Amino acid sequence: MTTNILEVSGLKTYYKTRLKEKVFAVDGVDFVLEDGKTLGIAGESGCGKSTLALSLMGFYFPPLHYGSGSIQIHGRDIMKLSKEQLRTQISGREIAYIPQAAMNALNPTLRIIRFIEDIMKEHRPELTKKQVWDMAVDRFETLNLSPKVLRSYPNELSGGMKQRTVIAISTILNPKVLIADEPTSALDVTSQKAVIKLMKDLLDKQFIRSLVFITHELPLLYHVTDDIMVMYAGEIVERGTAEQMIFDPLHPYTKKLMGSIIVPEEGMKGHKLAAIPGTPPNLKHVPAGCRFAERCSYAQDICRQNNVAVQEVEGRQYRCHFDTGTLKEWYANEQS
Ligand SMILES: Nc1ncnc2c1ncn2[C@@H]1O[C@H](COP(=O)(O)OP(=O)(O)OP(=O)(O)O)[C@@H](O)[C@H]1O
Repeated sequence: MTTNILEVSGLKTYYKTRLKEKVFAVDGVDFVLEDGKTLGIAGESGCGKSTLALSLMGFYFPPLHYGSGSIQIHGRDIMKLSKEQLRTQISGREIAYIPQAAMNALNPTLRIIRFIEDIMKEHRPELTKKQVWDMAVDRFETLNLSPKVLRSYPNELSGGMKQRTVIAISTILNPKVLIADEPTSALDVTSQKAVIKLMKDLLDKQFIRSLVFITHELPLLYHVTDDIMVMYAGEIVERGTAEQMIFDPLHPYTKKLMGSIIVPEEGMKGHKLAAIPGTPPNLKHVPAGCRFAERCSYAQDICRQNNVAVQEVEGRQYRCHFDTGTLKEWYANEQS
């Protein structure tokens, strides 16, 4: 029997602006992550990916606020826990989060081992300094990271090594889920590959059980995650297997995201390269109907008027008024 490690239902979270307006950056998100599965979340900048990650961690600090819906981590509703319970029982132990640019946030005056000692002081106070050191060396060696790094200061490490170190530190307590927000952006291709290999090693060696990988580059997820969800203007617009999402997208936005790739991944040569015309709607004033209609080449009156329900077809979900036959016919005609 498969268990769900993460269950999110009807989640709405918002930023409160200085003018007291509510900007719903996560606007009715539902999804499930099964134990042992990896999930990619893709979408253009500003669609709500990072806000979703913060929300899943229960990191509600103004201006970000919880609106409604539930988040269950291994069956526990995190919204029913106190901030203290979240910090000591969930964060790092059940679910670990690597925010964007985390590698640049390491205190430059501390050696890497100190970050691990601090985590252990909080979660495994019974361990001696020597035991923590041995454990850290063992973990680094298992992950093909030089234990010498443990004695280094952050600024002595290259960008790629710093990022791998941050990931190794964040997963030291063997959390069930790792949420990594743009872990490979700002790295050269070789370092990107090393970071992805590290995350695969963490899964293979069962230091983590599931992974959520956030990126604005949809094709990057092809070799990394089992499933992919695409977000647009605070909503999930499509979810399917990585294969389906990359090679057989249903939602016109997913289709356009695939067409807008800058550096084609291996096996994806031949894709048309084009920017997606227009910009996403301002989340302060989302339009009626489909949020993508303004930029969609197939949009019709119904799209601008009626709210769009999620359709489920053979285990895939997509948020569009049109059926799969109609969409595929349009796409085929466009190619011919
Ligand atoms: N402090 C804030 N106050 C008001 N609105 C905010 C704030 N932070 C973010 N937002 C809005 O929330 C939306 C989602 O932002 P978020 O950072 O989650 O997007 P993202 O998809 O992660 O983008 P990126 O890939 O650039 O990080 C954006 O449209 C942004 O304008």
